[in-house]
Amino acid sequence: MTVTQHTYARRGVLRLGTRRSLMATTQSQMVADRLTALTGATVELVGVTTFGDVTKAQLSQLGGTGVFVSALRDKLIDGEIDFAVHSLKDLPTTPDPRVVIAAVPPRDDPRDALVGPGELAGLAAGARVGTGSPRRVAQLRALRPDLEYVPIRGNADTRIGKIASGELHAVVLASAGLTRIGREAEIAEVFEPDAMLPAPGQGALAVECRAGDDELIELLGALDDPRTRAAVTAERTVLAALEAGCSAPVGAFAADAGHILNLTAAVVALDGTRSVRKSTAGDLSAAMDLGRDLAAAMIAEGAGTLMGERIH
Ligand SMILES: NCc1[nH]cc(CCC(=O)O)c1CC(=O)O
Repeated sequence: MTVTQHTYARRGVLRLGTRRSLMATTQSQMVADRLTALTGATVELVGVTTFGDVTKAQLSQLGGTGVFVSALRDKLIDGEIDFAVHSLKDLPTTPDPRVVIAAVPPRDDPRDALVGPGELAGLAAGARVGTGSPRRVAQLRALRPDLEYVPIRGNADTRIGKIASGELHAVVLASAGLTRIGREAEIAEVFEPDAMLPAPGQGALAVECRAGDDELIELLGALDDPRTRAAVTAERTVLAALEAGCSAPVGAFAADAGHILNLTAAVVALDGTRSVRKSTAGDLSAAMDLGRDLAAAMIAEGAGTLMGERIH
């Protein structure tokens, strides 16, 4: 560590590129502070305005497909920034050979949360619940088929604002995101994974830098939590093996107990009436095999057909 720090100091201040949203700057600052505490490195946040941030309406539609991610990657490759922090669940499962995930820090709360006047079970029939995610809508419909699910876009503040304006009764968002923007006090219910399976990688971050930037890869490695990395690897391998995108109604969550991963994944029909849900367990070191095998078992039980239905 000392050696790395010493060599790296020749480059001076490390530039951490971040989108300008509150959630992005908060999680980037968390990572910067942790890196400084662990290694003594000096980190400067560099705000990056992405295409998505400029064209708001279209952006939110593209948000899940990696536009933010590619904008930051382009800045990395151009050498304008040295590293970047992404929400892991927003990363496409196809690797980009130009970059490496140098660290996956310890995960925050992976669960989904409801912001509203009370728990889901207590909402009046017909209540309007906002969420833009097919995974959440499908699982919410299974719990409360009698509510109205309204597709919403925009950042978390905008979404929560629709409750105060009377447009919606409640919204469902990631607990980790709500906490990062300081809105955790407004959470009325946190869903356990058996009721609502989180998105693969939810609550975790990815710290990325240029492939071949070996000194920095080693320095950033101080932030890595191998257990979180194994868990999200298993989850994302399910997603990749199902050939599902980030907008598919697919949930996956791996809980680690010692050196064992307990992996559960589900594909849910959009109307919430049917699902293929399977669990498996195995060693942390076999995370990728676990994910691949579970996806194969799900496909054998019709997961592909369920996902295909959303096209019609
Ligand atoms: N797609 C947007 C996004 N990307 C990451 C988070 C939340 C934080 C996280 O999962 O790490 C969110 C918002 C949400 O789903 O409520």
